[in-house]
Amino acid sequence: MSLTPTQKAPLDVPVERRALYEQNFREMTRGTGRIMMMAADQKVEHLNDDFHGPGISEDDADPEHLFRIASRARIGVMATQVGLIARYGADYPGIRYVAKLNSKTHLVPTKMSDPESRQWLSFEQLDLFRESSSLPILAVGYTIYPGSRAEPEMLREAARLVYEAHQRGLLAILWAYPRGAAVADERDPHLIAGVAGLAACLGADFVKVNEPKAKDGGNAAALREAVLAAGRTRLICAGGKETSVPDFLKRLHAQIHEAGAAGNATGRNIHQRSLPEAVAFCNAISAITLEGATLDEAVALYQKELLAASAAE
Ligand SMILES: O=P(O)(O)OC[C@H]1O[C@](O)(COP(=O)(O)O)[C@@H](O)[C@@H]1O
Repeated sequence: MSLTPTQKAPLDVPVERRALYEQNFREMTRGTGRIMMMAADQKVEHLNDDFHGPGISEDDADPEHLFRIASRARIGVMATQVGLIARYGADYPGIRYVAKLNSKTHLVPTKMSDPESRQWLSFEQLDLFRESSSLPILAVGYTIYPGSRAEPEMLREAARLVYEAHQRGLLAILWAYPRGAAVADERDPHLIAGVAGLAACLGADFVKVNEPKAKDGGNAAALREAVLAAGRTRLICAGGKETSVPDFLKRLHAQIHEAGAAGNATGRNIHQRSLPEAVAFCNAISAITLEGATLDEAVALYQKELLAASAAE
């Protein structure tokens, strides 16, 4: 498959690494230019709140649930911390990984103390791990909190992280969440467009934002400003709290086909379901994201796969 101008390696990828970068891009997006990313970094970000409690499947109590889903479902990549990849990766060599290099817990309320999340491992350490594990780590991930008092350090770290990733032929995904005492409304569409453009200036290949709140013209119109601001940096949205399958798929379909988003990055909505439900749900998300399915086709696929799974039990 030949790459479009927006899919080609940026100029901070050395010439001898451009083929590797483009191969990693194709693998992450399964040759479609869009990404289906399973966000599996919440065991740090939200501690056990997302994994145990009312409405959450008991399957989710065990971290291996994340790997079981990602290995059985059609996804592009799974994003999580290197420690978890090291612990389970030997049994799941077929998963394509994004190494999430910073994370923080939610214990300190952000209104009291502006959020700060710093890189855990250096690139030299990541290189050693990639070599010793032989796992397909195709990209790195990093969260920035524009508006926080820690913004200067985090932007500097993010710019260097993107540069270092590109030097190695890896891709870089930035989670960009405006947050802190100076931020009045994290979901303001204009502000989210602003941080999408900021991620483009940091050189990110993909930027992950929270879906902005709707403005006149609806949710897709609100998101469109951010897609345009991101330019050649491809924009994806976080999945948010668990919702019904048809509601989630409807929202995703509009993000991609009306607003122009380049895929999705979904966490809780996937892993809080039982294994068969989570796998069927991932496949329905991928049908929309990667295979151009309509909303009705994706919902029907989910139902069919669930029926097949319960018949097989
Ligand atoms: O906005 P918060 O509470 O910091 O959540 C951050 C978490 O949300 C995500 O960005 C998306 O996850 P969800 O799909 O569950 O919303 C995770 O990758 C991350 O751990």
